[in-house]
Amino acid sequence: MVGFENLVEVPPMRKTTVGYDVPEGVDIRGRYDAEFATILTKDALQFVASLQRQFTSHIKYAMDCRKEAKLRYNSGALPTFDPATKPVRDADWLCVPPPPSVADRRVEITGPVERKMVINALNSGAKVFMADFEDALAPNWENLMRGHINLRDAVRGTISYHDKARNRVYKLNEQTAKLFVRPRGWHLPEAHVLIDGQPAAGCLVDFGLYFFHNWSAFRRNQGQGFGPFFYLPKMEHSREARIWNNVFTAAEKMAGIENGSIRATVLIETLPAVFQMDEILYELRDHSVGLNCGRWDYIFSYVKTFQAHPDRLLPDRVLVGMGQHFMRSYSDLLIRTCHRRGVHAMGGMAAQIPIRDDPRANEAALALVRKDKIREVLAGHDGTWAAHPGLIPAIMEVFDAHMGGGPNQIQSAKREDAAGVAAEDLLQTPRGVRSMEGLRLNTRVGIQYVAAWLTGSGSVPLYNLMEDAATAEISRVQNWQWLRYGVELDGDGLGVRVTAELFGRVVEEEMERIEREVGKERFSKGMYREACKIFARQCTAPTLDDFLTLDAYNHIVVHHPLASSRL
Ligand SMILES: CC(=O)SCCNC(=O)CCNC(=O)[C@H](O)C(C)(C)COP(=O)(O)OP(=O)(O)OC[C@H]1O[C@@H](n2cnc3c(N)ncnc32)[C@H](O)[C@@H]1OP(=O)(O)O
Ligand SMILES: O=CC(=O)O
Ligand SMILES: [Mg+2]
Repeated sequence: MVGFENLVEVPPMRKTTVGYDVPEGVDIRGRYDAEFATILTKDALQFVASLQRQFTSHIKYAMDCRKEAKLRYNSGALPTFDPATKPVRDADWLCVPPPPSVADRRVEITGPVERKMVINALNSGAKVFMADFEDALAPNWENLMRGHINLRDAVRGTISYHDKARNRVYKLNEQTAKLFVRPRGWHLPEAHVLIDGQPAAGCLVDFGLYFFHNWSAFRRNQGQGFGPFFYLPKMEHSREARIWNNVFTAAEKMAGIENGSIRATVLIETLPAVFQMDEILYELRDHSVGLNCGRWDYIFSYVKTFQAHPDRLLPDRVLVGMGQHFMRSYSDLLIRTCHRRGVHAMGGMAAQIPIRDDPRANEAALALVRKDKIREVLAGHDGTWAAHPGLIPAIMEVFDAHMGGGPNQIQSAKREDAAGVAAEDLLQTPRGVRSMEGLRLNTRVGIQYVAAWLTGSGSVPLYNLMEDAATAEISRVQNWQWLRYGVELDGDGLGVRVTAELFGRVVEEEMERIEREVGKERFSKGMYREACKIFARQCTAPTLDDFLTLDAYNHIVVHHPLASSRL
């Protein structure tokens, strides 16, 4: 896998691993646990290894193409529609129709694969639960393995959880949300699973283990004969969708189920991918169940793609919302593209979450969520995301009120008016000011998020908003961009330029503020100093790191026997 060899020092492969019964060429370097062994069975690992061996060279090629595209953008090129695939965009073709069990997806809840949250999400009243191995999960070994155990028990309907502190037992309701699983992106390795001496692709481990253990029970209990269902993150090009399509076909063959059983919604959450939506759907036309506006990673990707374009600097993070022309254009074109191809056009995540101790602030947060969802449903989206169960009634109400009687708007909101959305619309620089408070908030949020991630939490509430890997990325790359170009902070009338010296002072002051806010004890027990080092290094790096979590991943890899992690 490209780049993965740089991540962890991998000692020579041993033929067998203490505890786990592994097939030839597979080595498990994560902690042994008898429960984990029920997931890491020899047959399941054999399946993961066969996917890895089949697709490694394809993944490497796709990652090399990403690097080449980056070089082009860094030399001044702009992403645009590919003339070579115009026939795909112009031709009339359809994806397979949505499976009946997920025709109605008006509200989808998302969350990490943590046991109590899995039960709460499935019971939440949402139509779909997206169980997340990506933005919302810190992929340490314990989280990953427990996540697979939780999903296996959820699919079989046997999952339960005893909250001893509150003496409360959690069990599934009669009626539950339909489960989608989001594996990690192509870029993330799984350093605890070595295949032929190399770390496996994280997404193939996530997909392979989940599919192997659950395809049959899922189709019986959840999918009404279809499935399993997936969300696919962070792709940049249709060639990456083709790999997923081939992975699905290989998995269906292994299971002996018909082609098109597996269904996936692709997140359009990178700037290059917005120019590839038809092409991505075309590659996955037998397995598609739509596209989703992954707005937070999309904003991150805008900065990353234009890292060498000082004429395209972002304003304060809080000002880059769906009202900006480039964001509205992206949502409009996504709806038009999906409905033309007969599949769902899903909306994205409003970051507000309920504020328990302040009813007025809570009402204001809910009003913002409602406004965002009204915009989405009126634009033609078929459903949207909720970060928290407390938001579901309000969001459901909005979609019920505006979506007409049908389960979706695929046939009723064709959005032909969006056919004219052009590259300039999709690239238009967002408007707004840059402020010292923006720099401070990015720093405060970025450090606290990394500190949480290092200690096992991939999604956290910060300043009454949901923060996860995608939102934290915006804070990081925005700081990097402002430092790189020495931008003037004009938003609060200060007119100061962002320099390394100013940033150093901001980091120090924000660390003091974090310590005051979380309290001395929690601060000293947490990983704030380590997080600060990682975040500050990335913000000041001469060249922009591709992903915050790639560097940070080294800090959560714990190889067993304990020896080889770089911690
Ligand atoms: C950019 C993107 O990729 S968006 C998608 C990825 N991000 C996510 O999925 C974030 C999902 N949301 C969350 O993780 C959480 O809501 C947070 C971290 C933001 C806030 O969590 P908390 O501070 O625990 O919320 P809070 O204390 O209000 O929770 C109240 C209850 O709701 C539950 N809950 C909160 N969010 C969720 C969720 N998303 N799914 C299931 N249950 C949830 C809690 O477990 C808790 O349950 P309990 O009363 O039985 O103990
Ligand atoms: O995954 C969703 C996003 O907004 O990023
Ligand atoms: Mg994302």
